[in-house]
Amino acid sequence: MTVPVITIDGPAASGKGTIAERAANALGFHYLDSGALYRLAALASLEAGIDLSDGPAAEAVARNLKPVFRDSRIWLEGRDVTEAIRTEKVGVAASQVAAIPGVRKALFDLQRNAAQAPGLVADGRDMGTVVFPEAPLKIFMTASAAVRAERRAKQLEARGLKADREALTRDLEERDRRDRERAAAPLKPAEDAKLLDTSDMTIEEVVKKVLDWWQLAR
Ligand SMILES: Nc1ncnc2c1ncn2[C@@H]1O[C@H](COP(=O)(O)OP(=O)(O)OP(=O)(O)O)[C@@H](O)[C@H]1O
Ligand SMILES: Nc1ccn([C@@H]2O[C@H](COP(=O)(O)O)[C@@H](O)[C@H]2O)c(=O)n1
Repeated sequence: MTVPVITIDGPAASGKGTIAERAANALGFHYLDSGALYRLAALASLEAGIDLSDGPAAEAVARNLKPVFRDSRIWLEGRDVTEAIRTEKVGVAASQVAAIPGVRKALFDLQRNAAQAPGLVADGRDMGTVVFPEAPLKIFMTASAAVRAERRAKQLEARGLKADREALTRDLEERDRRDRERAAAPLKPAEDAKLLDTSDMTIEEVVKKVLDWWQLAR
């Protein structure tokens, strides 16, 4: 049986994760946050003290990752790293290790294995182009750079963290540039992806749009 998959790709802080998780809940589907895997590889690499441009070392770290996802928390080697992987520092490091083809290969099966009945909503950068090219609904979600930086700032402030909007904008732009320009699975819409600019949409409006598209696609 083919498991139905919805893919949502797009640049940082465009809202992919929020929308993917809500759409998955509404449909009773599983949710894959593929960026969390790259963040885990980055955190483990940083903590192992390896040079993030050292391909074989970063690939070995990614191959040995044994993350546990339970009750909306993420555990690595018995440690709860849910918050530790969400910093912008780890986000930028994730975009560095994600440019290494061996790291992407090491994480491929973990992502494919997430496609379990009754269905999956997967968000990331290459869900529609590389990991689930057969998905019947592929969405490329964007928002203006200013809106994305403001959303990320509010998200950090809601967690009681300080948000330096200038630094955040710089980090998002650096990450997006690296993700778009890399040779391995660059950030780009799949040829058959639907484009959705969410700059002027509420979360509820975006979720409804995704669910409406799903009714037509499945
Ligand atoms: N349409 C929207 N309107 C307003 N806020 C939104 C909208 N979509 C998402 N947000 C908010 O923007 C913030 C960033 O969203 P989210 O973390 O889902 O983005 P992302 O694309 O998954 O980011 P990343 O690629 O860095 O993981 C969250 O606080 C979320 O609640
Ligand atoms: N499918 C993916 C998902 C993520 N990445 C890289 O990881 C970084 C962090 O991702 P977030 O979604 O958590 O922000 C991101 O900037 C990408 O470099 C990827 O390459 N492919």
